[in-house]
Amino acid sequence: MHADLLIHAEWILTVDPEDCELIDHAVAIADGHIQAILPYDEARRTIAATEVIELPGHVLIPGLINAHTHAAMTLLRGLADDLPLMTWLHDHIWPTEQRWVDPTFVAAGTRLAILEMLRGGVTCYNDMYFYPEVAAQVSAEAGMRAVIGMIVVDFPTRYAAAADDYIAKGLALHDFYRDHPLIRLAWAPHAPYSVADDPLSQIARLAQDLKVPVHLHLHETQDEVQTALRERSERPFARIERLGLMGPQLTAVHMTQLEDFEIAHLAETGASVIHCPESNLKLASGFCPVAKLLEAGVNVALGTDGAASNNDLNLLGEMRTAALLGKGVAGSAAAVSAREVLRMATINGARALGLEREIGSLEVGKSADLVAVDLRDPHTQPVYHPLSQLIYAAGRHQVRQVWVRGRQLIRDGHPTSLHLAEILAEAQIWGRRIAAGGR
Ligand SMILES: CSC[C@H]1O[C@@H](n2cnc3c(O)ncnc32)[C@H](O)[C@@H]1O
Ligand SMILES: [Zn+2]
Repeated sequence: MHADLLIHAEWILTVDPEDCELIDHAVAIADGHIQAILPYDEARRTIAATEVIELPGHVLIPGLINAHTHAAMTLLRGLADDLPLMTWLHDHIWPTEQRWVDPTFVAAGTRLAILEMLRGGVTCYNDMYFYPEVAAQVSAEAGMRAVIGMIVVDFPTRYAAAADDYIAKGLALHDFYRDHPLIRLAWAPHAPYSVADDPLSQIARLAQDLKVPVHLHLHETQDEVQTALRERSERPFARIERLGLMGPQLTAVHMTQLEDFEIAHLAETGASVIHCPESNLKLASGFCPVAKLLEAGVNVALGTDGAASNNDLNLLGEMRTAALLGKGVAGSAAAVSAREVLRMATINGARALGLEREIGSLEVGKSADLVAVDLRDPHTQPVYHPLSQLIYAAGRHQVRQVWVRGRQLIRDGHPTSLHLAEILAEAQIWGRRIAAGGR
């Protein structure tokens, strides 16, 4: 058998249904896809590979999936800290975005985000931001996999005038990227408090027609739910259901306020929850009941949120926070285990985005989206369980090799498709411009 690439790792965590931990195995890759996973000595006897990569002391895992972010907000990192959500959004972020966000901002910010994410082992991200056509183009050029949000809000921005205009622009973008190997589209109405009933029901219909996910902030804070009850006498969850959005295509981001009947209902409908623990902690938004959701059978994936509320796009760190916080919230050390958080950051993210047949685990036939983490640092030794070191001790600087669809995008810690110095210089120019120009 011939392969383009044979990767021999000390450990492989497949995240397949059996959650296999393989020792001294190899992954064979051909045409961007996983051709075989087999013991290394057998691989050397049976496979002729164009390239062989030896990874002693490394654990090989599926590429991480950042299931909720606003990539270009890397350029607003550290602009407004230590504030609750609505003050942060209304008094700082939205005025700054109105003033500065244009296609050049989104290109520079998204490139910075992709560089940060790839270096941290993220191979796919689910984005919600203005000028999605720019994020899509930058991602495709970098070889990064992305689900790009066709955003909708009720207020005018430089990107679009009103809900109809946002929807029309989204539809055009969806047409443009039909059949692209790396770029998919999702509807991304911002939140129940920023999008009216009519566009929300229209999006529900269009999501069914186009068979794409719906990416929505939902029940982020207690204030969101209480304001809705005061103004509409209806919980946002119930409104989203009434407007036809609740179902397997829904990826509901945050969900810190959930009654038990809502958890049961999420499980029945097959909707996914995207948990963003660090953003929720930093904005003091509340605590997502992850253990209860998992126990009820809800698909829970993991996101960083944007770099202006996290303040990094470090999914490895997010897994650790999710595990620690999940135990604290559940009052049980057994809750939200290392195994469960790795699934949240991989296969559950893939399922939420409708990509579970392509990515999210290392299985024959799936796309070769892989990450190698070097565990030979002092703080990840000795290795009793590579999964434990990965979740509870490893840092993202230990991500050494990253492939998306078989193409190596990080080699020995360095990007191959992005220009580090140029991206940093551009980010600094934007930082100086924004700092000098006020809002
Ligand atoms: C319509 S583009 C996305 C929009 O969302 C804003 N945003 C970033 N983080 C959050 C968050 O945690 N909750 C609500 N909205 C958020 C971002 O600034 C853009 O305006
Ligand atoms: Zn968000």
